[in-house]
Amino acid sequence: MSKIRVSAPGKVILHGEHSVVYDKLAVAASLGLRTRLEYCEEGAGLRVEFGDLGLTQCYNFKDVHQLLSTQIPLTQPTAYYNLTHPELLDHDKITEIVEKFVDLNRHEPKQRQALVSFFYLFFAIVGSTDSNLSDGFKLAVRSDLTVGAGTGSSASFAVAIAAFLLHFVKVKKFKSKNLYKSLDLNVDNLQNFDTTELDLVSKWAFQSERIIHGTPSGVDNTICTFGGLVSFRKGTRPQKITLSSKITLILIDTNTPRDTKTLVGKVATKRAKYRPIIDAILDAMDHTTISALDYFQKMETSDVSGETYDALGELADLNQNLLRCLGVSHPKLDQACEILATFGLHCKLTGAGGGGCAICVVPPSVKGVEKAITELKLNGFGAVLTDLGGCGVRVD
Ligand SMILES: Nc1ncnc2c1ncn2[C@@H]1O[C@H](COP(=O)(O)OP(=O)(O)OP(=O)(O)O)[C@@H](O)[C@H]1O
Ligand SMILES: C[C@@](O)(CCO)CC(=O)[O-]
Repeated sequence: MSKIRVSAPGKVILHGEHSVVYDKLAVAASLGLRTRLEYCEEGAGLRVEFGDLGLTQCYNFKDVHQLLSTQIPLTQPTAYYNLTHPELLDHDKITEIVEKFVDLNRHEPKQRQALVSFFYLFFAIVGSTDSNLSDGFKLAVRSDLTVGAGTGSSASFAVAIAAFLLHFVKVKKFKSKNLYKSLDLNVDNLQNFDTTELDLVSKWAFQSERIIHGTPSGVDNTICTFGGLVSFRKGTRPQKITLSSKITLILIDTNTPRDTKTLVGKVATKRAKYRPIIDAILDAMDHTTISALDYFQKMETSDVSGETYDALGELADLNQNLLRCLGVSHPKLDQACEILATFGLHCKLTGAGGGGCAICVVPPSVKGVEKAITELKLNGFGAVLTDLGGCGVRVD
């Protein structure tokens, strides 16, 4: 085994960004755009290449072995832990250890977040096993997604890493170290991930999202792991929606960078100051998503009528206005909505907002979509047509 390839999709949130952090419903779907990770054995030591961040970094095995031999900080006795129990990690202490290892001063913020996320997962997963890394290897990550634009680049990255590490432990047949609980992985299935393994990948990716987002809801890691179209509410199992016909949308990129953690923090600050007002907005968002879900569920069984698309358009407008009230829109997002309105189309931001991407569901009956796309591009936007619901994480 000299190569492993794993990929995970990006995502769009159709309804429920921000409100999902406060236990409201979200509906999200995977995209055809993916993050790809390639592992190959070469050289000496560990070489990390995060091409989208312009980062290549080499670590010698002496330092890597020292990290992996450090006891993993846990909230329970060591005998309860193995890599199937990420919920037992002492998150802050592990982050501290990894931040020291990564030498934060040498990197810019995006690179830091990515390296800390990667080594967090590497330390807590591989460090719990009897791994005896002796052959040098390279890990290269590349994504079709714009980094930091609301299409789940961080979750897609985290899911690809978590899935790779789980697969790596299986392929290498590593066991738990003696001090940890014994490990019973299904090493006969190396083609893909079963549902239990997907649950585990999603849980590990959630830990990584805690580093990048602070207080993630879990919707992004869920959809980037399982793929398809799902409804999601924190603390409950995600429900899959199987459409009888495809949904096409325009994915609009404002080319305005922003940072999810800052935007989630902005909403939290506003809520602390104006609790009843913000809670009323979040409740309204919940109702918007519940109504939209109703229409998506109709699409499971019957042919989609013009009325369904009209309602989905109105709900998109409603939610965009509610998101604007939360303070997470941006003049470029508002401009995209205005341009598309002149073509009779409805648009809303997707993900954390503040720039990044917007989406516009395209009813099959609408003519002139190409003209709308041209107009967006003339105004400096990126715009592509894409279908919802690419497959989840997989071994390629
Ligand atoms: N392809 C990638 N390679 C390395 N790191 C990545 C990659 N994609 C994302 N990241 C990490 O994720 C961070 C971006 O996360 P952020 O949550 O702000 O954006 P997003 O996931 O695209 O947006 P949203 O959460 O709203 O969907 C980057 O700063 C980087 O650390
Ligand atoms: C803004 C947010 O709701 C979606 C980011 O894609 C944050 C989250 O759910 O963790």
